[in-house]
Amino acid sequence: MEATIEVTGLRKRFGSTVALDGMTFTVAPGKVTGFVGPNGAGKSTTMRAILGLDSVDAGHALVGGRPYRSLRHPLRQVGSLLDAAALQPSRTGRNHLLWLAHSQGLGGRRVDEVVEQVGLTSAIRRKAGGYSLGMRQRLGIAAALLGDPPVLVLDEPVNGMDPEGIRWMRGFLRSLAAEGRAVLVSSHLMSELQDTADHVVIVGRGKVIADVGVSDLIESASGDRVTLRTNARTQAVTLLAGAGATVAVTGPDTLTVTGLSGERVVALLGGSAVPFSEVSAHRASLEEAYMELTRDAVEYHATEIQESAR
Ligand SMILES: Nc1ncnc2c1ncn2[C@@H]1O[C@H](COP(=O)(O)OP(=O)(O)OP(=O)(O)O)[C@@H](O)[C@H]1O
Repeated sequence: MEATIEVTGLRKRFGSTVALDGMTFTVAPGKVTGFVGPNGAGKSTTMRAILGLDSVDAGHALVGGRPYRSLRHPLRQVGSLLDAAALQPSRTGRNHLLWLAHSQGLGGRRVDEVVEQVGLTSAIRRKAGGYSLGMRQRLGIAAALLGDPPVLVLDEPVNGMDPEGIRWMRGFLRSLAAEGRAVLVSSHLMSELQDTADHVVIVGRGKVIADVGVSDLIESASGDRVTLRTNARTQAVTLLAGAGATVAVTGPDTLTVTGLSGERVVALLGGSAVPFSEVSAHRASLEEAYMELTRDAVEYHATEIQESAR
């Protein structure tokens, strides 16, 4: 089966609430695709539609070219984690997985493999009711992997994880994508996807705001800005502003310079004997890039509102 997800023109209302308003994007194999947007943007509803759990008013979602409900062995084709908290608390983690494995015609050996993959071996014979949220997330990922599916749909998998767990999850998701799987991961925090996602689909109010590669997004948000570290801040500001740059003070000994290349900044400082300890091209964080993108969307909405109020 082809490892892809195609979402086309999904529309869904809950009473007067528009949850999905023409949601359209694709998820490619071999990549982690981040699915990001604020609370209520429609991420979970889209994932539920992909997994055939929610009907939609219009549009369609295909996994490997077919609707989920028509897949012959769905759990061998798509693994999902929607709500890690949904567990039978009196059952051990291992029994939870065995029960799921048996329903798919798989045995205990496969359970042991996925438990080891997610690093839960030492806790797997304990009752799941005593698991932390981070451990439940690991158990949920193990369950998603049982059928060794080429497509993974994970709703907020790092929710409740400690920094060590988040670091583990980042590496793990990347390794699953490196095996050629299509991995769709939602988050309401762009920063959670830093160092994980290759591609991001940014959503708001039930539709896609941006569908872009992470490196392109960061490059365009980084602009032609240069970070300068100097203990002669006043001299540097006067010199660089005089050469036509826009200079912002961003720390006690840090300036952000826009409008001059790094080479030109070095040449100007050197020529006037202004001391500095670092000149580097500014690299925006994923969070900054997100703010920049969504700011435009917010301004656009504000203009729309003002105009409609006239
Ligand atoms: N079962 C439901 N009944 C009524 N409204 C719903 C239902 N499910 C979702 N909604 C509404 O649809 C909109 C989209 O919700 P959804 O849960 O898909 O967003 P989300 O992006 O996943 O948000 P979050 O990050 O909070 O999980 C929200 O306004 C939500 O309140």
